[in-house]
Amino acid sequence: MEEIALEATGLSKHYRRTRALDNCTVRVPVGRVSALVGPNGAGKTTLMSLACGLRTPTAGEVSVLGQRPDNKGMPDGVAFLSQDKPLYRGFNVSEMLHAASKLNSDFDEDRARRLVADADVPLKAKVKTLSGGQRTRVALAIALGRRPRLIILDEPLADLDPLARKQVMQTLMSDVAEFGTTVVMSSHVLADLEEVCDHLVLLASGHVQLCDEVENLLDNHRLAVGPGIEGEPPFPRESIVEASRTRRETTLLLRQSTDDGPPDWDISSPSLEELVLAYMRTKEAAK
Ligand SMILES: Nc1ncnc2c1ncn2[C@@H]1O[C@H](COP(=O)(O)OP(=O)(O)OP(=O)(O)O)[C@@H](O)[C@H]1O
Repeated sequence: MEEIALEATGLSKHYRRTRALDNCTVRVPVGRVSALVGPNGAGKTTLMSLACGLRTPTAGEVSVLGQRPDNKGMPDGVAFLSQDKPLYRGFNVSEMLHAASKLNSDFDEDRARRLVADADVPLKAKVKTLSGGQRTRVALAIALGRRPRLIILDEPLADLDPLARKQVMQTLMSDVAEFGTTVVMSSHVLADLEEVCDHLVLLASGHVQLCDEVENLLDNHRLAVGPGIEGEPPFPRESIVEASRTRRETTLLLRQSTDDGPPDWDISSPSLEELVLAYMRTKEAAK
């Protein structure tokens, strides 16, 4: 049976009246690079915090690498890069790496120093003087220095320029290739994820909209472009995820795994971005 890196079953987290997560079931197999996507407030940070034991569920269960997280620290083999990247502001980068190595028994300080050097962050620079992007690179070096089997990253690309985004993704991918690390990463930059992710979790308003291998998702959906007709499109209503119309053209995202359709319709495979945006728009429209 396939090993599961992150599993949530019937997971809910409510903050007073807000249902940040509601009865969510998620499975990310070991070895995947999983994109956790969804609009602002969808529940992505909440899901990651529950997986790392930083918050406790209101209902349901979550496990990472077969362990139930608790409030006694990060589960074994798991590293988390949070949005606020907690680093000691008064330390310089070298001291920060040294502190990380003292706090983590198996810490690979050489690797962390190499990653910081690759990012051109000076070892002597004080953490408080670093730019947001440089702080991300240092925090990522520390997270990977812990040699995690599962790394969970909350919007790691947010502060980065396009070149740095590519470099961070390359760093992660070389870790995946070398050590088989599982990556779960939230981001709003779908174009960056499309190249590297082989698994996707889409959350919207605290619900799981999609959770599957990217290949399966793409195989099981089609984009259909046809005439700008009035009335019902010539496809089963239950297969239509989203429909948009102009006077000249109708565009449908279909839950369909073949290229079958009427001759005046053009059927093609959607990009991951088209697929995700269509699901996000339907959820928005249903609010
Ligand atoms: N500590 C908290 N107290 C009350 N409500 C909270 C708390 N943390 C999150 N929420 C609410 O829970 C919902 C989900 O928030 P969460 O931060 O998990 O979303 P997100 O998908 O990570 O959003 P973003 O993309 O904007 O970072 C939001 O409505 C948010 O306002």
